[in-house]
Amino acid sequence: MSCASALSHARTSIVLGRRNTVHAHRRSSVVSRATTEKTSTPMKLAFLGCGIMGVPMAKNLIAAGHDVTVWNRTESATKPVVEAGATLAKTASEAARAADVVFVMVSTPEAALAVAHAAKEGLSSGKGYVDVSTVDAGTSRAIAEVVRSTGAEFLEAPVSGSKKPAEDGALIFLCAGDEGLYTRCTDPLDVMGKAHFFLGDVGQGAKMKLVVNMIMGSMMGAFAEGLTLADKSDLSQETLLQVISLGAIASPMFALKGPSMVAGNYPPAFPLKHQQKDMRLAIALADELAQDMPVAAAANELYKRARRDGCDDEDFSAVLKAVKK
Ligand SMILES: NC(=O)C1=CN([C@@H]2O[C@H](COP(=O)(O)OP(=O)(O)OC[C@H]3O[C@@H](n4cnc5c(N)ncnc54)[C@H](OP(=O)(O)O)[C@@H]3O)[C@@H](O)[C@H]2O)C=CC1
Ligand SMILES: O=CCCC(=O)O
Repeated sequence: MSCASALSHARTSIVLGRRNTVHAHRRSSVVSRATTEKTSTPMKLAFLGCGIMGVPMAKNLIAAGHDVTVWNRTESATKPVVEAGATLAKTASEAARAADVVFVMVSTPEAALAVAHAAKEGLSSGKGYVDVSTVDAGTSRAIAEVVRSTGAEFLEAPVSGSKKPAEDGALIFLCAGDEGLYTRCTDPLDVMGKAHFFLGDVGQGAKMKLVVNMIMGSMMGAFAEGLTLADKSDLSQETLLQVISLGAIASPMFALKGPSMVAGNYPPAFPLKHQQKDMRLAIALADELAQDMPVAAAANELYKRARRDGCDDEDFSAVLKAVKK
């Protein structure tokens, strides 16, 4: 077990975790995993949603020794998780009944709310429901209401990080809601992620996630325009990637996606339809707050065009195709 050390910001409370560094700032706190150690106290968990993200997340929970019951709307998608050792449930409520804490990772706000209603019958006092899908704050509050009406606790915990971080247990969880449940979930969050923040009341995690993805979507739009402009200017795109990698705008995202974009490949890690959903939800949040977002709004138009052109299930970097057009 590694030693935990304390870091502090001004006027912060400091908590030393079992194997973590914990530092708090105002109403939010962040926990960063200080080790790759995967020890855990086995918990009875359910995992609902076996898409690109759900499968590796559930498999990591199983690999860490948790007892996982799995459900997915389309049963065939549960196969890799069942093969890894999960118990298959026929319905969301059956999965929820079998577990102490339920994790949910589905596509859209509508899907997340539908799953909460479907799981409701299996929830009761003493249980926890953690929705890690990317949704808007209003939907998250609606899910919280459904969950809490059963006596169960609710945590929203959308994630930053894509398919590879999900496989590597290196996601970043943006949590808000019932703090007792957050504390109870320390081990599963450590298994699936490299850091977790607690941001306060339900909605704050959802909003943080939308802000981050709005920035990411705008960055990708600008990157796609840069690659296209370089090409049309008789500049090598590979050289552009090298220049970017050495300067102030270097980013893991450009380094990861750039070479495949130059090659015209867009294997789906983060589907473009989900990025456009997140741009739409972030813009709606800005609308509520009467904030101008001209850059994000322009980027959103590119994603909408790419969707119309059939790029829904390609990686969001396929926005390059809309720019080129
Ligand atoms: N991919 C990524 O890099 C990241 C994605 N996210 C977010 O995580 C969530 C999941 O993403 P990802 O795994 O990529 O998505 P996928 O499109 O791969 O999977 C979507 C999942 O949602 C399920 N689903 C869709 N509609 C319903 C419904 N009405 N009822 C029940 N289940 C439904 C699907 O079930 P079925 O198999 O039956 O269709 C599937 O399990 C999204 O909110 C996304 O924005 C967050 C961070 C990174
Ligand atoms: O919501 C998707 C996030 C993808 C990422 O953080 O790389």
